[in-house]
Amino acid sequence: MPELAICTRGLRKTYRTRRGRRIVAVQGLDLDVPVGGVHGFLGPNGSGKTTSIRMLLGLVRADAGSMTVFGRPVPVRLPEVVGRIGAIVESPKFFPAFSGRKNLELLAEAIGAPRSRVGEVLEQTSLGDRGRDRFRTYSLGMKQRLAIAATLLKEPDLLIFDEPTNGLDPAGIREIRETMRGLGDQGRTVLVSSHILAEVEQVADTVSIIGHGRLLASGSVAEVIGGGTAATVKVAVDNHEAAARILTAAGMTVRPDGRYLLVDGAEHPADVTRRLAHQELYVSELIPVRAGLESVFLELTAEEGL
Ligand SMILES: Nc1ncnc2c1ncn2[C@@H]1O[C@H](COP(=O)(O)OP(=O)(O)OP(=O)(O)O)[C@@H](O)[C@H]1O
Repeated sequence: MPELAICTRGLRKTYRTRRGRRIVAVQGLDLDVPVGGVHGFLGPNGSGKTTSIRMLLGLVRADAGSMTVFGRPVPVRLPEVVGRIGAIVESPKFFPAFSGRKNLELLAEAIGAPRSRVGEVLEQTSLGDRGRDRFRTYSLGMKQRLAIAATLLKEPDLLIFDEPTNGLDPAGIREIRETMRGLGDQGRTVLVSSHILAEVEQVADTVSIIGHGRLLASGSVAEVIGGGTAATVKVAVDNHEAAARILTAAGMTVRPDGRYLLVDGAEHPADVTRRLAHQELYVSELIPVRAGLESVFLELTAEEGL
């Protein structure tokens, strides 16, 4: 069992609206985030990601369940680990008229971090050459990177980012992604929530997919995407009927897909070609279909009726 940065069991939270309506935001969440690397916390809007993160940080009280951060039960022993956590849950407030560097210097002083850290965190978030410009002149992506820089001042082992790329353009998204990847490569643990799966797929080592406040799937990106099933391939072959018969007899699942056959369950794409060739059916095209996290996600959430 790898060491866990975050572990939750049976976590629950129900909100009550002013009109007395009950909203079950998190209903029995079991989340395991291994130490080191980037962990994507994925789910559609309203699936309970923010509520879960807020519970972990002691900002919202859980109704039931247990949580640990680096093995310490939270919120009871949160003070022991809070110094190891950096989080951006809401946009932090910076002074618009001060430079990014000045803002960080003030913050470093307030939290007792050495001033020398400021230059380092500006470099780490690729803001080194813009550090002396006023915050108000920053693009949205730079503002978000300054927020990440602020969380890095105290050298946290665990970083928690709730939808850090919301509202950013593709260049801004790429910069945040590279910053997160860099932190993961340094051995820090990054928990990043998102409803945009393709984005996280490129940066995460492991993922958890949630829907309606419950865990639907988790594991390495490859495991979740693969879902434990063998390869899916698209094949072009003259005689669909004969090909389908041969492949089905070999235990594969075959569906028509335009001028192709979509074949599931082959241990290796070459199995498809080999089995057909044995029967003198020759494949003119064979395209491995890699299921993206997006399609896995849609499948999982559709099963749950989300
Ligand atoms: N303070 C609150 N009072 C009442 N209901 C709330 C409150 N905060 C969240 N909710 C509801 O709880 C559910 C889960 O919300 P939450 O923000 O945790 O989900 P999320 O996965 O982070 O979604 P998003 O990606 O939209 O932020 C939603 O139905 C939301 O409307």
